[in-house]
Amino acid sequence: MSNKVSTIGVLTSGGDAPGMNAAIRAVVRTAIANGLKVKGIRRGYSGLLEEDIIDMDASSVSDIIQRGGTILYTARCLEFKTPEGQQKGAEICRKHGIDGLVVIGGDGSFQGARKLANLGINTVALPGTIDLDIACTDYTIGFDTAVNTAMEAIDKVRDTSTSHERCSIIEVMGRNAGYIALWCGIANGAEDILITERYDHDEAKIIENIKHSRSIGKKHHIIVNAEGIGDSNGMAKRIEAATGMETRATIIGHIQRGGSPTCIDRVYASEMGAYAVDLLCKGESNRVVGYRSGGLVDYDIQEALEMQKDIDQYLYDVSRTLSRSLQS
Ligand SMILES: Nc1ncnc2c1ncn2[C@@H]1O[C@H](COP(=O)(O)OP(=O)(O)O)[C@@H](O)[C@H]1O
Ligand SMILES: O=P(O)(O)OC[C@H]1O[C@](O)(COP(=O)(O)O)[C@@H](O)[C@@H]1O
Ligand SMILES: [Mg+2]
Repeated sequence: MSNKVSTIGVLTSGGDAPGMNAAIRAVVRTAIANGLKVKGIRRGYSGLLEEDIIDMDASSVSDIIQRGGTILYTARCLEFKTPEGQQKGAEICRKHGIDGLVVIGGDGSFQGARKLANLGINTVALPGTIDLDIACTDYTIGFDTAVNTAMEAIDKVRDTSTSHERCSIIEVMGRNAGYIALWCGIANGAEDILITERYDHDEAKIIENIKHSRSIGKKHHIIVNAEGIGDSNGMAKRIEAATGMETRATIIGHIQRGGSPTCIDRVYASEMGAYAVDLLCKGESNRVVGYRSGGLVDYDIQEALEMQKDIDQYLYDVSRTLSRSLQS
């Protein structure tokens, strides 16, 4: 079957995520294997509007699969939210012969991808965000690395917290989503896990929990707090005042976005990058790639953006049971 596109453009947009390089590499090499040309668009939609576009060949993506960040750089671009910006972006694609585009980013980037598809540029989006907050997929590029980085950091905080017999509040990223917090809370054996989707703002309950932990001889109290709840420093002061237990807040921050991707992020991002090119070769457009029930799937971008996602209730219940198992 002949290819429906001849030149593929690829860009990364929004927050970077470990594994984006693996996805770029897969897009470039799969396109070349299909006899297509590839152009890298640097700095997301910003770079598109500034025509920051480079030719890419197989060697442009050598030695990157193990690297965090994105070799194409990334940006957030206000101008691209306007119809004029989108029109200009589509014209620039046409000017450079880009008739197929792979956008790697989060839900905001998908909105831009949909607009370009509507303007006649065949576009496929890949979910690249550490937050796992994209409804149509059980996996997003970067989550696995980020959650492992956060888990290792929390283990380290726990060591010092135990030595000093302190309470530690550790804030993890996730924007409004609590996936990183929930997974770390379970993986680190936290005493309390505060996630945006379920938090009832009942600090008195946390304070009671800490007092109880102390009364049964626990040497530390680890609270994993989601970024969407925030206020970790304020919470630490209030908890220390109410319990008398020395309390420290640690905001892990952008370290969670960097670092060498895990094997899962390298392999799934590679598979998704190849799949995006396969879709474009078949003449598909306006699709977003996801991972569900052990395999790749793709959806209309608009449909994907309308889907809703919630924390897995069973996993949440398990986290509650396990963190409270020492209570009477
Ligand atoms: N409604 C929209 N229409 C067109 N482009 C958009 C829209 N929303 C976001 N974008 C583009 O996508 C970029 C990245 O979105 P953002 O929400 O910051 O990150 P992410 O893609 O990681 O969720 C924005 O800076 C903007 O250029
Ligand atoms: O790097 P910035 O601009 O401070 O953004 C921080 C945000 O980006 C993230 O790290 C990733 O979010 P996106 O993938 O949606 O860009 C969030 O967890 C966090 O809230
Ligand atoms: Mg987002």
